[in-house]
Amino acid sequence: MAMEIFSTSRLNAFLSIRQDEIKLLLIRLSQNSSRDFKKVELKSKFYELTFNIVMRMIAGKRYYGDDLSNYEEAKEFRELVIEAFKYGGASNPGDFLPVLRWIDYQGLEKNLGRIQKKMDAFLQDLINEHRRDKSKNTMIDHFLSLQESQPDYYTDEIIRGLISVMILGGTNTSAVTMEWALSLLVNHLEVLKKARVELDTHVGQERLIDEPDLSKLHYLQAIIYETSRLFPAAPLLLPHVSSDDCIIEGFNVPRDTILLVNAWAIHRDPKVWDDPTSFKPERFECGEIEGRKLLPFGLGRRACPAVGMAQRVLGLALGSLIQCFEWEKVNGETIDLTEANGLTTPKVEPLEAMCKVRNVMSKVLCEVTNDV
Ligand code: HEM
Repeated sequence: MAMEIFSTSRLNAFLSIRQDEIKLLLIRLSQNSSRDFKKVELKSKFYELTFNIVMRMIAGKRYYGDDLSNYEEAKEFRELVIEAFKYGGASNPGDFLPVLRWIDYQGLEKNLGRIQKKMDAFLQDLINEHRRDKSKNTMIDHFLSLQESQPDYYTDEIIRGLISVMILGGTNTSAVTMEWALSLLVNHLEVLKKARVELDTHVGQERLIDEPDLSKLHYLQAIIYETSRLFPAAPLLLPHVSSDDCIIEGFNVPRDTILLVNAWAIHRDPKVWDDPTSFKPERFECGEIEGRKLLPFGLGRRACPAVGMAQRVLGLALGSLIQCFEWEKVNGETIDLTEANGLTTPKVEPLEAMCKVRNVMSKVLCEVTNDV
């Protein structure tokens, strides 16, 4: 099913959504930065970008920005999702010490239950809306047509679950990766320069980068790999559970054990990587990457089904930011790369940087303003 939802043809059908939202971000960043460098905060902008992309694919609606179809609904949903991230991302001590579960230590289960109920009601309204008006071409419409042919499998409950997992798995992960990537680039301006030369060579300066260009931009791709190596958006992947008794690295693991894979540690293991803590995209410039070594999307049957989509969004967004703007540190200060606790490795300090529209891009940005 995942293969179908995120198939190449389905991803291609949603291309204009990704292009539109990235153009809107470029316009926001270009305001007041056409002549001089301007300080911009990027964490919230990247989150809004990925949230709008995912929600437009799912439901055909934007939830951040000026032209919202229903401001109150959007506000309510945004707050709900932020709460879901807060409680959904917290580790539950009750999973490891059952006695804590009986007393619902920290009230985690109560809060999760409350949020789940609100989320279910909200998503059910969305589904009902699309059931009434079948004219749209969104993922919800696709699920509803599957429901007609396979009603026992595609129940409303399953559809609500699919939507939730796409929102929770597909927004923060991509946004956080963009934030780390740009932070690393601003700290390593020589890498940024090399990426820009690659873009100028393969895309030129007369038009904006587009998704078909990505296959030629190997250095840009290497920057994304290297960012995901150092700061994997899901450092412990998702919890897995052993379906049977098994032995892992000599340890007996009984059936139904929660298993966590520490991708973060594998990505920084000096036995696997040369100079593991340094940012060196060059290590990915040529040659195949061994899946066992670099696994920001997990591995095997439960790996992220949306790798292709994530790579397109990351490549197009980062490529556009490099192509359209000069970037600098604020007051010349190195960007702090300390990681905070959280399900998706957030930065302790939200990224702020100085940006200035590139001269060569002013023309392109005018075109962008005209067709958005
Ligand atoms: C940089 C971006 C992303 C990263 C690093 C990422 C990473 C991951 C990881 C590590 C897993 C779990 C794999 C495992 O435990 O073995 C996962 C699962 C998943 N991801 Fe992604 N992901 C990203 C973007 C997305 C996007 C854009 C979507 C959809 C819009 C998405 C949807 C999902 C879904 C539906 C699952 C499956 C959850 C399940 O099996 O229950 N992800 N992702």
